[in-house]
Amino acid sequence: MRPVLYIARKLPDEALRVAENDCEVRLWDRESEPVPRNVLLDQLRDAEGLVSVLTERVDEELLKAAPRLKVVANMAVGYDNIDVEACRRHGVIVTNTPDVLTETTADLAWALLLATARRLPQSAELVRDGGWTTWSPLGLTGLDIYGKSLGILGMGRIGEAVARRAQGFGMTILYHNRRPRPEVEERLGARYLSLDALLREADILVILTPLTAETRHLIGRNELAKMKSTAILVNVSRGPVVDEEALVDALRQGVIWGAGLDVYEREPIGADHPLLQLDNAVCLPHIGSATVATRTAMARLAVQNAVNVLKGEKPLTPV
Ligand SMILES: NC(=O)C1=CN([C@@H]2O[C@H](COP(=O)(O)OP(=O)(O)OC[C@H]3O[C@@H](n4cnc5c(N)ncnc54)[C@H](O)[C@@H]3O)[C@@H](O)[C@H]2O)C=CC1
Ligand SMILES: O=CC(=O)O
Repeated sequence: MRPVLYIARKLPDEALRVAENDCEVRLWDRESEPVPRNVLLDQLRDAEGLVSVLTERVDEELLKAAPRLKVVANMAVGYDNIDVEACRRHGVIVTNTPDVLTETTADLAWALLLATARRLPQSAELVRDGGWTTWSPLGLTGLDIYGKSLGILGMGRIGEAVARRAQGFGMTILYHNRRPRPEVEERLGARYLSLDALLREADILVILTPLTAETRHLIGRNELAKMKSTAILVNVSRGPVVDEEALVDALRQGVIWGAGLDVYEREPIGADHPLLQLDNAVCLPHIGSATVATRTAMARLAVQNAVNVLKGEKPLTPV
């Protein structure tokens, strides 16, 4: 009998085909709607594999409901939705999807950075609303990027890819990481700083740490107060790395100049969210890796990881 693999979201066919010979695939067949928790737990009663996306909380409750589970293959590089320690206790292997999304996410970080600095959403909206009546000397003026300093908080795969792009913009590259990375310093001429110094020196701060107990609210009121009043904060990592209430206050009070956000403390945010009332915040709906090619590659890798474990082989990208 083939092992049951439950896939918690409709994925591209070519990803599903990766499992069709080796597994009995069961699927939550909707693309834009998460599987309800009760359905998920029920489906996992006899499943040996789970392909999850970041809306699924994999915790003690889920693991207890899934006694045959051998592998949780997350279709994301971040795995803060998974209690990895609980999985270890239950003998469940956890995998993620690093590398395949690095360049795509770095592109998005730059798109967000530029959109915020040059006020692209407001500019496009003005034209669409018929409000463009004349060329005006100081209308919709933003901030320069070329020649400024870029601060990367979390110099990992994506952080480095974002920094590499900054070379084309003649930027000074500063970073803070758990540990200095001399090889990146050599490759990109980046300079390691304490978090405190990074906050004070960076014109643009791009956050690219994972969400962990250590990084939750790593950027709060005190940290924002250390930043330049002309600084831009870009968060492409996970919402809770930034204290959102403190960020809203900082943007309202001009403590920093602007923010570009792809992620939030609680997702999705609704139209009444305080960030959306601000003119100096550009908000995207968690689309860092959202290109057809990259999402397809992530889906394929996630399914392949699950299949490998269920066949008794090594997963390609274990956590
Ligand atoms: N917005 C989106 O759609 C996407 C978001 N992400 C997020 O980006 C994160 C980073 O992805 P990768 O670069 O592939 O991961 P990575 O593991 O290669 O890089 C993370 C870096 O953060 C550093 N770090 C960890 N804790 C830190 C701390 N307390 N202080 C300073 N640095 C710390 C690590 O040392 C590492 O260098 C993911 O964990 C995920 O949450 C990733 C892809 C898409
Ligand atoms: O947020 C997306 C991820 O891959 O992590």
